[in-house]
Amino acid sequence: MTHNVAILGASGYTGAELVRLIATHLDLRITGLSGNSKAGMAMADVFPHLRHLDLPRLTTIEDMDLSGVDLVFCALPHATSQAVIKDLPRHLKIVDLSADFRLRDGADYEKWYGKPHAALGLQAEAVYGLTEFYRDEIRGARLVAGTGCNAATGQYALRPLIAAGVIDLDDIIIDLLAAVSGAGRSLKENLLHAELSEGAHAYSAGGTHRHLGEFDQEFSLVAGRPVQVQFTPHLIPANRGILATVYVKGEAEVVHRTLADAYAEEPFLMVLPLGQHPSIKHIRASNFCHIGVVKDRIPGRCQIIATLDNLTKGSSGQAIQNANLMLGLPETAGLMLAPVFP
Ligand SMILES: NC(=O)C1=CN([C@@H]2O[C@H](COP(=O)(O)OP(=O)(O)OC[C@H]3O[C@@H](n4cnc5c(N)ncnc54)[C@H](OP(=O)(O)O)[C@@H]3O)[C@@H](O)[C@H]2O)C=CC1
Ligand SMILES: CC(=O)N[C@@H](CCC(=O)OP(=O)(O)O)C(=O)O
Repeated sequence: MTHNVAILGASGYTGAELVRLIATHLDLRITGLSGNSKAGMAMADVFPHLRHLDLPRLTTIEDMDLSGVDLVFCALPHATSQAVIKDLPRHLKIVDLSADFRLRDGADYEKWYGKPHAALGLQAEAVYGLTEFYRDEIRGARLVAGTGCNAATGQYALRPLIAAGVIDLDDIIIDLLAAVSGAGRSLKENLLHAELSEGAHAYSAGGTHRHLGEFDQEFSLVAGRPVQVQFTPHLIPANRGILATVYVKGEAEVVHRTLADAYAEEPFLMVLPLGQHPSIKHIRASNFCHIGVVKDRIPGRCQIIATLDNLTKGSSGQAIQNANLMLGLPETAGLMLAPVFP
């Protein structure tokens, strides 16, 4: 059975990625696309790489007919998302890609996002969208909160290790490289080519990145006690992709076996042989996450290196994986595209 879907924020990067992926998804049909400044335009004029597709024209959200729609992907900025979602008709299933419904606690949201949440009831109803760890809840959910892309990468590297108690929970460092499309499509000075190319810099240093809210929430839940990690992202002059090197105190062989066992049946999470480590180039434009474990020269320490594409497994691919579960479709439908290489 084909399900009608609409994409709010289709003129942004994650919106365009949703369209690209849904184009080959046999069970989903796009019936509505929204833009804000681009409302009224044809998708092909905003994104010429999608010219071959027969797509609805971009409209405002207000002008969209949602009566025949089963599920909405909401790819809007933080804060805009909660304001829009709280007024959507109740018959709709919603996969939100923003940060608005990831944190369970209103006080945590205010701490990391600097203002009170405008839809606390919905925040309590939302299911955290890290598919592999919330499958059953996602199947029955009306509203799923897509994870941060950095937050997903760090959690894939660490969750099974925290659950199994095979690493020191008070000695975890996540050092992460993030490509520029993670910042969205709007113009920002520090993202200009002349200021970004041939360079690299840390941002939100000193434990201030808002994805720490997700790490704190999820790792503490898994451990059954508060866990705080050190995390610094670095902006790199690449278009898409995230690569995290995670420093832990634990035996490499045990860490590797724990991850390999945890993900043995996962279609999208690939654990490399012990000693090998992954590259952003090997997951590009795909829904796969590659994870490697390498032993450190200091006894009893090792690194976990994980990579995924922020626009696919880190947002739009994850969103479709969750939508598949919510609609009773095979979880991998439309998502088994091989990475683009080189
Ligand atoms: N980029 C990434 O790698 C990831 C992004 N996310 C999250 O997904 C969401 C979308 O991100 P991304 O696609 O990168 O963002 P973009 O900035 O590329 O796109 C934002 C979209 O929202 C629309 N929009 C902006 N303001 C309004 C408004 N006031 N009312 C209605 N529509 C509006 C824009 O329309 P228009 O362009 O027509 O003005 C555009 O379609 C964000 O919440 C982001 O944090 C999550 C994980 C990863
Ligand atoms: C390069 C860059 O700026 N990346 C973004 C990650 C985007 C993401 O995961 O999304 P949310 O904004 O939805 O949390 C960042 O680190 O803030």
